[in-house]
Amino acid sequence: MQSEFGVLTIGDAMITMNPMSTGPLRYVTNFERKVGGAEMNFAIGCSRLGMHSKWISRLGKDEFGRVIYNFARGEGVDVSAVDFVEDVATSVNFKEIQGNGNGKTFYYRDPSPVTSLKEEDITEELFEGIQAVHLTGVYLAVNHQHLSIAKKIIKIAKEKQLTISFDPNIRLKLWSAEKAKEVIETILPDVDIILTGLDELQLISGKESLDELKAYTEGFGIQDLVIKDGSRGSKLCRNGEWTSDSGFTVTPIDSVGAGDGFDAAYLYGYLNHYETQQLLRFANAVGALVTTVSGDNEGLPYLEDVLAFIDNKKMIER
Ligand SMILES: O=C(O)C(=O)C[C@H](O)[C@H](O)CO
Repeated sequence: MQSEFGVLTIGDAMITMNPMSTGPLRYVTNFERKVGGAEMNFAIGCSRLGMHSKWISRLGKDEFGRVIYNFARGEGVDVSAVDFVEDVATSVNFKEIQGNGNGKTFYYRDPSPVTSLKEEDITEELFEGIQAVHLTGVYLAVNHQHLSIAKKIIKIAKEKQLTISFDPNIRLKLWSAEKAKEVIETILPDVDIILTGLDELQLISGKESLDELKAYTEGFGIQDLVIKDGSRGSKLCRNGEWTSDSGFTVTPIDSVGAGDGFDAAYLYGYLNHYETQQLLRFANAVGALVTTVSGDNEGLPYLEDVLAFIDNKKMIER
């Protein structure tokens, strides 16, 4: 069942070559072809939770582009704002997975098809039925030459009084820390919710302690500062008050995509007016579940799976 909420995001997606064995990429000979990309993962996460999720993107007009398009569409993502471009190949990402489930990425995405997006492609109609817009630093890194596109999305979202969430998702393989800071700080004054790793926010702000980071985000007028700390849970600062949740203990297989799942769940809980503790609990549960399945988005749970996991209920499986 679709909820009454709609979310909009924009970004590149990639064919993800998932290694069939752990350890350094140079020794991996077998891969499983999957798909990934921070914003598309987020859109799938929202869709699985029952929201209407729209993803703006461009894919190469090639076999890999078709794979990604069909995958996202099959997951219930609204791909009406995804188009194919002739002269740029669909992005590819080779993943390396370490024994503890942590991942490294090796990108082939320069140029990415999303760099073909134009300001005119962002129209008011795209925002119909949308309550929240989610941007991430991956899109900004890949397409910061065309920052005006993100700015146009923000402008329309502001006019429509939509919630704007932002995940810095810093990828230093895509841009320098200095450029990331410069670009992201032009976005922050319009952000309502920042969903970030501690190290990412420290890198952007140049601040260290939680108090300094709180002051930094409050300075931009950000309402929710959400710090994601992987298996150690997460913290939220709203109205000057901290709430924290210790997270869940699971056996991680592949942690890539957990942050995107967390973001989708946070938006779901936020739009449904969850109180702060419940909000973090719910988002941590989704993040934890993502890590238990190989692939960037396959572990994103349906709503009933998250609720059962939080209540420690067994699902009837046979
Ligand atoms: O989008 C990216 O840059 C990726 O590395 C692909 C992954 O699916 C994504 O990062 C997970 O957050």
